[in-house]
Amino acid sequence: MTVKFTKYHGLGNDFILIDNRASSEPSLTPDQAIQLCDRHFGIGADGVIFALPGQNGNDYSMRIFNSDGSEPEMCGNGIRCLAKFIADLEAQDISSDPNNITPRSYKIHTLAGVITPKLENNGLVTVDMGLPQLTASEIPTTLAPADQKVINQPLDVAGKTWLVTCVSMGNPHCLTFVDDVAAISLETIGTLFEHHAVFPQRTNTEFIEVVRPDYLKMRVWERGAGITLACGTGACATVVAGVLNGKCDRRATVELPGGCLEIEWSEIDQRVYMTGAAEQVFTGVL
Ligand SMILES: N[C@@H](CCC[C@H](N)C(=O)O)C(=O)O
Repeated sequence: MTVKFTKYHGLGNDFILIDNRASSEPSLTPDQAIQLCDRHFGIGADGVIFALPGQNGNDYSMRIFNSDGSEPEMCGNGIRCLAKFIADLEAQDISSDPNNITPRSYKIHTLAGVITPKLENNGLVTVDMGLPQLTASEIPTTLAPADQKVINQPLDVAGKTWLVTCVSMGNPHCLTFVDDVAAISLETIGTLFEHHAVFPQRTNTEFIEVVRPDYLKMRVWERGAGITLACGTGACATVVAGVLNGKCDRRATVELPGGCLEIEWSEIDQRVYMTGAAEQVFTGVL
């Protein structure tokens, strides 16, 4: 079997992109994704993303496997990479200069609904990430009754009580504010949050330090991928949690180990908008 791929990253959150436009089923299995994501025996990545044909009038569909083979509903950094990948594929299709892409947006069907990334003139990608979901049943978590929000609730992990806020950006996030993100032992406690019994579909976990109301530092443990250099849905959830806890502005910069994302939770339409980079690394053939 021969499979062409392109490696992209969004702030060091890296993905193997597959042109899957000829079929509505991913051309690789979750087990193959695990092998390809391996950083020693494979290509190395946090996940594999498939560009599939659109559904219900949307331009394209996105499916993604985490590096552990599980399938998340959405990926913020991944969908910025997908937008660049699609623009490159379309440019190749019409044999034009790939650097001369007209700024445009795509309606992408995902397991979390329709998400709209837009390629900006400056090379960045802005994504309409949709409405955050806040009730316990939407996260999902058993930390509160189904129809209630989880804001600043105690959660015991590793012998300590953490005050957590839960937000779904299509995928689940558990967020906690700390004095110093650098002091958090992510490698030890991340997995304990991910697999905590109160999260029936596991969770992504973000540790946030408020530097200023418009500038937050965040480190993430991702469900299905562990420590990553950045998480787009996690950065969006960070600002939503910050606003819900009265700790940040609705528009803020989120600094992650791999770089910064600009996030806005719009007061006008209540949707979350994310702007950041997406870069091609290399192409190859399996
Ligand atoms: N890195 C992503 C999130 C990828 C999915 C996540 N690991 C999950 O299982 O929910 C992002 O940039 O949002």
